[in-house]
Amino acid sequence: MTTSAIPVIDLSAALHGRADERLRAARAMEAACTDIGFFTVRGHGVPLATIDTLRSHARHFFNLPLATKREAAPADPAVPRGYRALGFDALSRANVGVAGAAPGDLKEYYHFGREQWPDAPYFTGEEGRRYFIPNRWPAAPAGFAEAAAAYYAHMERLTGEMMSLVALALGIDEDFFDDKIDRHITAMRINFYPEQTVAPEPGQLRAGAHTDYGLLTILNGENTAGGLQVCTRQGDWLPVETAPDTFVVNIGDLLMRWTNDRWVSNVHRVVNPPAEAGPAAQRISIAFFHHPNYDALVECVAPPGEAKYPPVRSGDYRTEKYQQTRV
Ligand SMILES: O=C(O)CCC(=O)C(=O)O
Ligand SMILES: [Fe+2]
Repeated sequence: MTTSAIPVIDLSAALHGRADERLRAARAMEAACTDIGFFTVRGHGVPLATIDTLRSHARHFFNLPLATKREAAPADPAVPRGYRALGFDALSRANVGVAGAAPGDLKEYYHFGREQWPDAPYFTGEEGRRYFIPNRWPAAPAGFAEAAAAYYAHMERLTGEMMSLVALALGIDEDFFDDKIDRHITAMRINFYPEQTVAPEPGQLRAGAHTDYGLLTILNGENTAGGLQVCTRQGDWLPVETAPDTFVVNIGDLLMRWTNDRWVSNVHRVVNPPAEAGPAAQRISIAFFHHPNYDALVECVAPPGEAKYPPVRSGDYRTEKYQQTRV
């Protein structure tokens, strides 16, 4: 199978604001999200140089010695910032709901959020401090923080525009999400899947089967052996191929709940490369997990029929998921 199975949506005309093009893009998103929950975007306005610069800094960082990378790990492992070594969490645990069931994922990652926020109680009060946490940049490579901030700013613009297309697709006011994402708690993770020099344990993957937690995940991946797969409605695993200048977008659980299951937050995983793949199987993916304001109440807006979920606060939902995935 090739990328053709995952719909490709060109956003360029929609992002220039023409009503008919916005509607076309919104309808394409609706078709993708009611079916597989994944689509690929091009014409997104993010310069390839912004993506490449962050990728090259990430490649440099992850190829440093483990002891050096560990210097960028938080002193308290519960703090979701900085470097995470191999096997820190197992994404499938949040889905199967059976703690201890899955071995740790065969990935390292670097976890970060926005660099700055206003000096206001929402951000600096007791609850705000759980989400607005200073980043922990490593000493090297120089420029990593700046490259990440530039990328984050583009993602923030893109997701803001895409969420109004989401509202258009759902037939609700186009500004419906505005006051739910204007102080969003989005985190980014740069995932690094190293070459596998030891055979994985039974059931151990680069990233175990899981769904994402928030609104939209915007992913810049790589087509190496041992890549991303999404589960079809028939239960088959479909490879998700990508190109360097595109993003794979999938919806997360909170958007699924907001749509009362009309849109699917679909199960995906990252599989292991074949043993003979060697160093060429090293893989980096950059994920922007767009997540609403922590105090946004997520209540079904597009029900066919009765609401399937009780309302949930955005921040509480993510905090619980983070706890479930820890090995
Ligand atoms: O690396 C990838 O392609 C996907 C990673 C992923 O699903 C995640 O970090 O949630
Ligand atoms: Fe994911």
